[in-house]
Amino acid sequence: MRSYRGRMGFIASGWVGRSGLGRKLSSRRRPVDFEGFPEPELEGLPDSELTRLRYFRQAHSRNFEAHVMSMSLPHTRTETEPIDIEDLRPKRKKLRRGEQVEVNITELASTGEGVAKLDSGMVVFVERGHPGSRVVAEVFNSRKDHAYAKVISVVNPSENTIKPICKHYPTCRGCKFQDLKYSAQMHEKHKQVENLFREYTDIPVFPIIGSDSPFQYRNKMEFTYGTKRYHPDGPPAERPAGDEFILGMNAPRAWDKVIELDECHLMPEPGTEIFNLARDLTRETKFPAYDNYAHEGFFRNLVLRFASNGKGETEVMVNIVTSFTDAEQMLKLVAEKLVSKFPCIVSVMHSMTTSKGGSTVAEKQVLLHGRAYIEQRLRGLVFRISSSSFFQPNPGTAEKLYKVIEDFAELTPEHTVLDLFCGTGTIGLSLAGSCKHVHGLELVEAAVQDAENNATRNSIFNATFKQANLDLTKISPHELDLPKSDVIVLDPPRAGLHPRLVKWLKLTLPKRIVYASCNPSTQVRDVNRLCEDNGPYRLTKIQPVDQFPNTPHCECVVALELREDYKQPSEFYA
Ligand SMILES: C[S@@+](CC[C@H](N)C(=O)[O-])C[C@H]1O[C@@H](n2cnc3c(N)ncnc32)[C@H](O)[C@@H]1O
Repeated sequence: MRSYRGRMGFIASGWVGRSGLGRKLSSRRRPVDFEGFPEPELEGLPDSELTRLRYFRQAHSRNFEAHVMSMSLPHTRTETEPIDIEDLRPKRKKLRRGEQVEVNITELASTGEGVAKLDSGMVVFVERGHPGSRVVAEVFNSRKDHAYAKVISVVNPSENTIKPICKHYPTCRGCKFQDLKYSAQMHEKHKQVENLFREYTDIPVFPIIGSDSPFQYRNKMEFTYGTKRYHPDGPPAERPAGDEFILGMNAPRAWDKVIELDECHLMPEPGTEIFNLARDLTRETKFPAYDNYAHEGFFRNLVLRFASNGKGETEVMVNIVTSFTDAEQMLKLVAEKLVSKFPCIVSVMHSMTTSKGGSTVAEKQVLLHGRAYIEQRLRGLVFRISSSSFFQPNPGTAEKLYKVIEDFAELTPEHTVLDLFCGTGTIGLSLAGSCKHVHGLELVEAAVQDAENNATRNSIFNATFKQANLDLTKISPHELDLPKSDVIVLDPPRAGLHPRLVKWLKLTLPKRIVYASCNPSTQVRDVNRLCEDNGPYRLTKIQPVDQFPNTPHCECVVALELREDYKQPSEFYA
């Protein structure tokens, strides 16, 4: 890994639009006195100009290097051509809100917008802008060095543009890329991972592994009830709270409104039919939908989970999330009607919450029908999933992802594995056959219970699981009493690893770390923390996996090897 210090030129000379990561990290690490500024660039300038430039450097040190880098100073300048300080100011012209620009989209940002770079240096993020297209876009949000815009008209379409299959596109932002060929989506995601890692390593990124299908792959969908319908164009017809009963997706930048849906192609069948029936049955109860503005109402979310069990049959869990009200009998009737129409529904849960933040995490749960879990077959094992447990959202690519993790782990029967952020134990249990012992740690108690049941269910006796909070803000890793291990598998949530956990890894020094992440931006940050400044680890493999077709998200697995010549600094023992 290269250190940031040696790469100041790049960092200061351009805004890293793809991830924002480089900018964030570099500004934190950048020395404030600009020791690294390349004085030789100024050779040949008259003394008077040098004095002015140095003064300017002091006064504007945050931007100075960027200015000089971008203006490519003329070494041939003569005494008669004095530099105008104004020339050194950034050339970027801030775009105005409502301004229209015609731009070429060159790539996709990790947030899903098309990226266009203007001659002025300004970066424009264009909603629904496809790489390879030329569009007229209207700015709706403008910052000093970048702006956000939406497509007004397409001048030249990208050759990868296709007809979207869902009637709710583009209002529903659930699958932003469904009008972009799947091969082009994969290409862009691969490029994003390459760009992120290219800043820090020279090792090649393996070709991205794709999903078998870009649709009907998602095994969990969370829908929202609301009282105000979202209208994408024109002013919304506002109605009094509680007047409508809508089920669909949260609206972009309008948190109190809901995009009404009656089909969703991300869910496997019969997801859409279950969704429609559940909406009709809950509406018939005459209990109101929840108003996210007034914080009143009853029905809050409908969560559908799908699995393919050991016999290859579809199992569905319906979780109705509501406010606290005694409505058990009424909801049992809803559950009965759902199950009589769809026998694949093996579980109907009622979750109650007082949260004002739109969370579906329950404070109280009641089982309305069947069992409190569904079962999914993966890598020859059968896993139990309860309503609050995490499970990889695309079981088809999860098979491939776990195979990559197994390959990268290079286990022997002598190895002990620590599976951190283990969820229902899926990764650890699929590795248990190749090692001596697996220890799994996970925050959610129900997931830990699922993991223990999964070990028993699959007759695996060399795996143990423990509840632990790996957000080490308040406690030290020593208090967690983490077991010593040869290989550590990490699969954290999008925020990545807590810095104290990284420090603990640098102290405990497992032979190998396999790090899977659904957010390569935070992953690359953590990997760099483990490798930078002659750190203990060396990045050896990078494998992107597209778990989330039609969305901007991408999974990535990396392998890190303990450097043989690594000597732990003495301050670690202090
Ligand atoms: C991306 S999932 C991975 C789960 C599992 N490895 C799998 O493949 O199914 C991240 C897991 O981290 C857990 N988690 C989130 N925050 C945590 C924390 N502070 N401490 C421990 N586990 C946490 C979540 O509950 C979730 O199960």
